Amino acid sequence: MAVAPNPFQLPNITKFKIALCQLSVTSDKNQNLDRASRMIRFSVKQGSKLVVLPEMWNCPYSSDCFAKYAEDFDNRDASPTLSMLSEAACCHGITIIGGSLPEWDHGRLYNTCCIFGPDGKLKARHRKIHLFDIDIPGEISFKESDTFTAGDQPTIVDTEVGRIGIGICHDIRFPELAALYRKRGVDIICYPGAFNMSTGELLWELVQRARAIDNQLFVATCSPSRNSTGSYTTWGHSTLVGPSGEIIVTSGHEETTVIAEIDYSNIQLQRKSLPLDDQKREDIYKFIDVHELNP
Ligand SMILES: NC(=O)CCC(=O)C(=O)O
Repeated sequence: MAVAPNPFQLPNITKFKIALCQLSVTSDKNQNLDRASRMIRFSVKQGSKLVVLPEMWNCPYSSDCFAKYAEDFDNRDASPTLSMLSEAACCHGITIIGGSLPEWDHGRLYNTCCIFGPDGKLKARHRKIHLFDIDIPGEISFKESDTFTAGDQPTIVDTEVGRIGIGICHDIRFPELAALYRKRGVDIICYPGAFNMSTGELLWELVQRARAIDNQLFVATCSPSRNSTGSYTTWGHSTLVGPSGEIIVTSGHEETTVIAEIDYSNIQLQRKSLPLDDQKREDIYKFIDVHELNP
């Protein structure tokens, strides 16, 4: 992982449009790919330079589907999904945060986000660090750890549209990951996600705003649209939050592409008017950076 200097530095582009493609996921992989490809094209027509896709968008979010739909990302001939993303990024000259997909690697399955640059090259991959295991009797029971192996690396990627930190859905509940990204000079954290109907209403917006406020940076989330016929119903509500915790744009739960402008100078403004970093009392509590432990 690239180690960044701490002070905030404005990237080359400071104002640009982001698109959150809240697509409707079906059990037909080819149809999902076509739909995503059309939504990316639409986003580009609207002027977007950064496009974000949802968690598990080529596959239903269901434990019995992950292995069936998984692709080996190191063998591009066997990965129609990565080929489509790479071509789309290159042909439109944009950065794509490729949501998340089931990935096979040496007999293990991961919930993985791939990031492509405008040259179509795979810049980074983030494997979901915090797997989603939940059991609320009578409401929801889901155990990602039955099928997936957890990733063990934070992911920071330098792009033409700033320094981006990646998390996948449940990763958003862990403030330490976002704080680490903040320490490493990230401008925006993108979380492809698929929150559920039990926790979504109370928490989805709250955790996004909390991560943004704590760290005075942008937070973008992208969910699949709600499909009540499957075994897992997603909450939807893809959102962009600004560095003072303001909701810049959000969606309902239906299929849609949400587009908004990001202005990174708002990060500096917010940090200047409320210098949380200077006010921190690390003499009382110390944030331990994993790279201090494992350089
Ligand atoms: N796919 C997920 O990680 C869902 C996370 C979630 O719904 C939560 O409450 O956390």
